[in-house]
Amino acid sequence: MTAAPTVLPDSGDLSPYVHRVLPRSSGLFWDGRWHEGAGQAIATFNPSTGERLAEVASPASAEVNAAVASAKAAFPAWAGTPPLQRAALLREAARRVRLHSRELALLDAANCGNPVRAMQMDAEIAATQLDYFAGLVLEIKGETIPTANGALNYTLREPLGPVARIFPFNHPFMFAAGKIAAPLAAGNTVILKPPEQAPLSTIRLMEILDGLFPPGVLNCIAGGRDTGAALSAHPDVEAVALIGSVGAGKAVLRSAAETMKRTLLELGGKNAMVIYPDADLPSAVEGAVRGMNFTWCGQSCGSTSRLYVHRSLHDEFMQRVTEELARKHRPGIATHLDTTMGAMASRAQYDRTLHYIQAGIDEGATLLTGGRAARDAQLKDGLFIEPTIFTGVRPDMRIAREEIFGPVLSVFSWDDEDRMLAEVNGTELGLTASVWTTSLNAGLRAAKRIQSGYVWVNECSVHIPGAPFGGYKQSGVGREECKEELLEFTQLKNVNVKLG
Ligand SMILES: NC(=O)c1ccc[n+]([C@@H]2O[C@H](COP(=O)([O-])OP(=O)(O)OC[C@H]3O[C@@H](n4cnc5c(N)ncnc54)[C@H](O)[C@@H]3O)[C@@H](O)[C@H]2O)c1
Ligand SMILES: O=S(=O)(O)c1ccc(CO)cc1
Repeated sequence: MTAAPTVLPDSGDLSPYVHRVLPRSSGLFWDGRWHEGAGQAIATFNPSTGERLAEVASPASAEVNAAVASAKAAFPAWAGTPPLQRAALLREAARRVRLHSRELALLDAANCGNPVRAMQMDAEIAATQLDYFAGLVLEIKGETIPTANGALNYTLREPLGPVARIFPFNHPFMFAAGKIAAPLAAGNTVILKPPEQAPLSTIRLMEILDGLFPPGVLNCIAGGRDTGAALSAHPDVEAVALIGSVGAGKAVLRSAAETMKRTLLELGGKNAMVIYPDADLPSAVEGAVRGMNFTWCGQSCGSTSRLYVHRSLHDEFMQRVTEELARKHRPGIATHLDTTMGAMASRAQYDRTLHYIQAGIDEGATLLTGGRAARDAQLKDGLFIEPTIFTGVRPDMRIAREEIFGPVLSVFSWDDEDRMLAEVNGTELGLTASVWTTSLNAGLRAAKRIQSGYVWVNECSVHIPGAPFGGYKQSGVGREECKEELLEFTQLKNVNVKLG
């Protein structure tokens, strides 16, 4: 199945090539083989054009059971495979991902609406995660504990068993390939559940990796939230790692409680960026635009969608932000290599965002720019929304409190630091935050006081391999992209040996 990568041009519109990179298989892979699904097939679309791309199989409950059974059967041998041998297979997976990175980016662009050039980074990020966790396999180790009677007391870290990895549509391939790394490195088997809106790159990943891992070690069942829910409730799934909404996180926690399974939850954000009066203005302006991830229409959990600008700078700052935004991001067809801002991933996301824009207007915020569906004739069949900024936002407005997951930036003006930080922290979410100041004291003070799992100072958006990513409060449970992610997929055993 691992055909040579499709050769693609370096410029222009890649849409004529989309049909060449579509996966040829169903969405169901377990026991080292492809299967048909008895569930209702899922139609999947190109959000830039409305074109139907493919029908993907989805599983009925017997097939969910079969996939889990396959992962369970493969577990003992995989857990017993020498760690460096597991690492070698992960590195080979990374090599194949890099080899196919351009066609995978095109597939994601066509299926989830993110711009193809920017998506080329996603395969590289995923390959880096595969390499990173391959390099950590010998860290899956225990320790010795001193005892009073001279007994030998030590711990072992053992894998859990079948792990379900459920993820959303905003970076489908990056999550599919990157998130298998830690559980497989630790000796678990994996069942991937890709997003129903954009499953195609995960299916292509399974084609590219077909035959690499022993049967049952890496499995995939496409499907919707019912499939995710079935995996979360399944007694033979030992851990569920979800990247998704707070609502889905709570549902997973509830069903996981029944079988006491381990959960790792990366959930939503309503993240703040704070501009202090002494900030370096050109960098902060660039950061305010970059932090919103307009490239993917704001569809990023880490987006800094609440911007707190010091009153003394506010008007000039926002004028510069508006200019920077207009210069950098205009919606375009995602499969065109010049496009710098794509389409919303689904009709539901599109409607939801327009609904929030209307709520902002109705509740009295000032629409500084954007606020409509894109009007360009070339974009008429797609799900495009203009990049949108509201100023004069008050903390009680819905656009101040609720995660939109769309290209909508809410701007607040502040002059009292204590009150501003209280507002920044006045949400149930706490994923990321970004602070811009030339004062070391102000930067460190804000970083300490902001209740978020990840704080950038004079930076935004970037993820650092090895640096823990995850949420405070309802933004999640556990940390990823770091050694703790690996250890989340292990359990500690203590052994006490009485000597002599
Ligand atoms: N923290 C992070 O790293 C991160 C990254 C990207 C996106 N997100 C979050 O994801 C959300 C956007 O994606 P979405 O709206 O598609 O999220 P969603 O929660 O509806 O869906 C995400 C995934 O979970 C599955 N799912 C949905 N309900 C489920 C349930 N009850 N049980 C099991 N699985 C279920 C879906 O099928 C999908 O595969 C946003 O809230 C965003 O902040 C978080
Ligand atoms: O765009 S985000 O969804 O915030 C995101 C999450 C994780 C990573 C890397 O693991 C990158 C981007």
